[in-house]
Amino acid sequence: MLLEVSDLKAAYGVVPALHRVTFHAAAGEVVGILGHNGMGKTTLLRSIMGFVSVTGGDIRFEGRSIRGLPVHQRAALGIGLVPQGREIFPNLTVEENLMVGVAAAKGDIAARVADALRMFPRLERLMDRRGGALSGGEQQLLALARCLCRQPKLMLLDEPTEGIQPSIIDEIAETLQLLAEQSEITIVLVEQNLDFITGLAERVYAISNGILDSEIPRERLSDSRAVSEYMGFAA
Ligand SMILES: Nc1ncnc2c1ncn2[C@@H]1O[C@H](COP(=O)(O)OP(=O)(O)OP(=O)(O)O)[C@@H](O)[C@H]1O
Repeated sequence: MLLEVSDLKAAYGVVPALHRVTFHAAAGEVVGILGHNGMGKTTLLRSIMGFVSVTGGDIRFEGRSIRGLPVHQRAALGIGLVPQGREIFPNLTVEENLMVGVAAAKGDIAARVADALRMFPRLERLMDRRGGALSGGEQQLLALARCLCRQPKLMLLDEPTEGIQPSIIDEIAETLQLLAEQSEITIVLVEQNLDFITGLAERVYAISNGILDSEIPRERLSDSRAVSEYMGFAA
């Protein structure tokens, strides 16, 4: 199993944010985690990346516990986070933003960037534009491309559709679909957007009040009432 998260707990000071999180992702899989605002989605991804220290449970990557590793070692193992809000450098160009993403990588950096860009024709036309002058959707594509330049095995995507126009949400979905089909990369995606998640993910979990332990059966995903119940809001 590529990623196994078991009985994970995390807190901000004394305030718990994750109570019990158990899920897995196999190599090459796209796994979706559905949850409303404040339910712990961002905390979960940041815990896997190592930005939030956990207080219980375990995170195993390729069979080995990474719970005690710092962020850079997790990144070196092949874990990449595309953060909520995208964190593009507004004063750097698209090309410079991509270069920053791979600055610490070994090997041919220009080749890595060129390779990642094949999936992002829209960005290829915007290489000289400043990050701050891109639309939200274009910034999201840039954040995805920047993560991809590091050639991760696992990409953690934090609400890629948040605040983005519907037309470009479709383009992001198509790009991720291509990525899932044409590469071995595993994607763990947290979202509130049910349509986006069901369009992409092979398996979907729900997180509610820091608890994630149930997978939503595929056949129930088209039943909005059932999904609401899984998300902790019984209709
Ligand atoms: N830096 C922080 N310090 C203290 N509490 C925090 C911090 N970040 C998040 N929290 C709290 O932890 C809980 C989970 O927040 P988290 O951001 O993980 O949720 P989320 O599902 O990603 O929501 P959103 O979609 O609004 O980002 C919330 O109660 C939130 O207020």
